[in-house]
Amino acid sequence: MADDGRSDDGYDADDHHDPRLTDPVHRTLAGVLDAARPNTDGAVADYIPELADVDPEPIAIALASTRGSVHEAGDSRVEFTIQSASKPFVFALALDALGLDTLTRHVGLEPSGEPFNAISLEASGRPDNPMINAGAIVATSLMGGETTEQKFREIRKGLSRFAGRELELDESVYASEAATGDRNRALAYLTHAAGTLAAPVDVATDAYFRQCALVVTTRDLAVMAATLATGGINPLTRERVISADAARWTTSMMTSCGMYDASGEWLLRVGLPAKSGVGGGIVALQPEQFGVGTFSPRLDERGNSVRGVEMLTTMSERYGLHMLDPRGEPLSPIASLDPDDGTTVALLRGDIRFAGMEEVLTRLLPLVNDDGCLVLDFTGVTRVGGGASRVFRGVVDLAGTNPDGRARVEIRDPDGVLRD
Ligand SMILES: NC(=O)CC[C@H](N)C(=O)O
Repeated sequence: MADDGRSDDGYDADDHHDPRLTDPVHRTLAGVLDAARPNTDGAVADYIPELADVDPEPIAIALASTRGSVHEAGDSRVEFTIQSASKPFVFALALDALGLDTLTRHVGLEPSGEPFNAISLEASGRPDNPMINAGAIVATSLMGGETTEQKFREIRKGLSRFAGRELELDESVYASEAATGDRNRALAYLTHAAGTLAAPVDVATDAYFRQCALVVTTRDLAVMAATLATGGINPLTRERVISADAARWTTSMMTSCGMYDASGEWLLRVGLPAKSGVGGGIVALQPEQFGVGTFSPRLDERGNSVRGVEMLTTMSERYGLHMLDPRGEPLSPIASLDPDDGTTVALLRGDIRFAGMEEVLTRLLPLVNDDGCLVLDFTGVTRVGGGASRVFRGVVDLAGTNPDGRARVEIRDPDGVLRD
């Protein structure tokens, strides 16, 4: 359902607005969903007994923009357990609290190329990365508090801030995994023996099993992912959940390791940082643009949702969302150049990052001379990258002043797009 409660095909007879115009993104998502709906390949996870009983049929996709609007199609309010889609968010919280140096003493940053539950430790005893179970249990062990209850409280609080609402625990899925999770306990014992687990085995695994049994909707996953896409600010609540560094580092790990031993092909084909869970959810994002959640419980042999993978692949291909897609040569950031009585005003435009800054300065600095002033007018600029801002500001000092004391380069920035 879309945000405003319309039905799936998007039309409400009482609503006189044409739904194709009021929510064009809903149609986009519904089209992607409809293309995947007939696919019944795969099977629900059954190694956690409670998951064997879930309804395999629901299918949903939701997208939250970094500007704070949410679009949904299909069964996007159906609840399911987050499972491994929790891993990037717990890693992000641990990173935010402890920093990268501390984290990397406990867990590696390299893709393992192995299944999620592999007995996968480097020679040093660190799990390969925080997206596989071994590394995720270590990340959970690093969360604040001594007891399972304290750690889980921190996890639940943190994940709820990512989602923008209070998340609840599915007690029966938790109990079911706790009763059967010996392989995860084995991973915890190995990391404990190696000195990389930061809590007793039962505390770490019990908090991890509860973390995996938190209940979300597809919509929640979209908002959580969007909170990474903004660089750590929940776009609905506007709350800063983690630092921009923690968001970037987490997104990096999702890019290299999020889809387990399918991560390389996923990056090539879909090109969006992502993380799947055996509950059938997948979170994915395009930095600065949007977060997306998908849900469909039947999994492929690697534990990734079959229809979720299909929906994200279709969406990326159809709408050109691969994050490494070359976007073509942009218009020049120099909109016009107006020489006027010794003063040359360069009207700049658009989003100026490294290449735009390089073009502006390479073309315009040769115009700097002793008799006049070059004005860089940022009025039409929508954003300047942090590094580019620094270079622009440095140029004012570098160019110095004319014999009459006037600055040779001036910056006009009425909207304050240059960063400090
Ligand atoms: N890939 C997953 O979602 C695995 C999570 C699950 N709780 C486990 O540890 O086995």
